[in-house]
Amino acid sequence: PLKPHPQRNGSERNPGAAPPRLPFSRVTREDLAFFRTLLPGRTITDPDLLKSSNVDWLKTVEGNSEVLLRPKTTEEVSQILRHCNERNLAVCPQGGNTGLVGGSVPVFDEIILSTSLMNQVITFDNISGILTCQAGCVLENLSNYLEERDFIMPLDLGAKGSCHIGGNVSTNAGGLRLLRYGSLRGTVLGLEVVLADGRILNCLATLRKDNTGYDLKQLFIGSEGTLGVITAVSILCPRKPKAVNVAFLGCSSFQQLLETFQCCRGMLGEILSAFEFFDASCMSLLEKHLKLTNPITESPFYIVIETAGSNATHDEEKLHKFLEEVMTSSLVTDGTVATEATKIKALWSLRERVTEALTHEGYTYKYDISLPVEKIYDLVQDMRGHLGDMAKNVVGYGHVGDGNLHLNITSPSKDPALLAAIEPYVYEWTSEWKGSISAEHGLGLKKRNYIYYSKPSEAVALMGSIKAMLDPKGILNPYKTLPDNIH
Ligand SMILES: O=C(O)CC[C@@H](O)C(=O)O
Ligand SMILES: [Zn+2]
Repeated sequence: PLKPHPQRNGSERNPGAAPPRLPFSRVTREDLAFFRTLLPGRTITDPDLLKSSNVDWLKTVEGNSEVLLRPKTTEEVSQILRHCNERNLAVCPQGGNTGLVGGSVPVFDEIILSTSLMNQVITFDNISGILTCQAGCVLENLSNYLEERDFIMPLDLGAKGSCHIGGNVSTNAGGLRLLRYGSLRGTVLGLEVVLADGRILNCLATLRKDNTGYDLKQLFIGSEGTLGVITAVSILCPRKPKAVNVAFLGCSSFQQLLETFQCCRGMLGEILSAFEFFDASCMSLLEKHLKLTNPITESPFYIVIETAGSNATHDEEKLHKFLEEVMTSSLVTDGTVATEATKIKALWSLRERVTEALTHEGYTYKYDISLPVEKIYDLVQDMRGHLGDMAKNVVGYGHVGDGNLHLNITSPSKDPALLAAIEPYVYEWTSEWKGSISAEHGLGLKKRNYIYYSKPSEAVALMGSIKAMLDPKGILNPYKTLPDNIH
């Protein structure tokens, strides 16, 4: 049995819901005139055009902003923020708006500052592999740009077709390649950021090594636009691998899946580039809603393993030895391998489209948890027992290699009783095992008040001081990341 958490008690209102509006100014005719002069044709006030920017991808958080600004340059972002800071106008920075925690949409009438027209590559050095680009470049466009030059982005995720690199960096998005190339905290070498008062902070270094003073860019990575607006990014890109293989495998227990992971690390070593999983419930939803077909025999667990290396023969030999080992030892019950691009894509889409399949089930309660890897599926099973038939589906999938579980719980529609049964139970469970309640998606609006389950109050208080120093009026992405009350 778990102890109740000291910061929570059952009588409080839903801590993921919106707090009351803070006393920011309202946009006036004079403000609009200023924006229209600065951004002619790029100051959007038509409610129809604003609709999709006011609501998140999951359609669970909706604001009512009346102004969407689409700057093209850092200088324009600087002028916007200087004006908003002077006028005490709240701003919601927005990239591709693919976030899952309500971090990228206004909560009330915050001005939406979109990076969608800041989509230019600035430089690419094909010796060092360092790319410098504006924040609004779409991840997939950057991937295509680099692939033509024999490089790749160090991150890849399901939302690649819409998400912006600036948003990826602001949320420190993880994704499918983190196991191999590490987090953005390591691959981002420099940032240009506009601070709340309009000052431009040019830390756009392109150096692998740079120990001169505090590493300020880290403050903006993962802080969800609450400390500054990222306008450009320098990022270290790996060479495009000459050989890529994907194996799609079935396992009959999570224990066997973990043993397969251990074996895989040992036998594939440096060519392993992803180790992902999803459970049988995810597979049913992929079949039911997206009409995807399971390429192997039905199993309780499915694994996607990717190898990426420089020598096809060497990689295939390693992969086949590994597959032989896990098949003969019965760790894996069935499997298929792809080397050809379209088949690789088809296998990957099974894993990448789980989130999309879930949206067809009604309302989804989403949890993005880091735990010791051997514990990740215990949480799913425990939750199934705990919720009984209150939930329509309790599914688990995610990044085994990173100890990151995506626990998703669906119900036909929003259900406060179900929510009360899930939270804070899920956070207490996570905290008990010293996990993180926000592994790679951020805290946004939905998780901000649960921060104490993963961070001591001294750390949260220091975050509050940093916020107060960089954004004294609190105009940048209010109601996000930090809790309503810092204690
Ligand atoms: O929807 C989710 O919970 C996870 C989304 C994404 O991080 C993934 O790994 O597919
Ligand atoms: Zn993920």
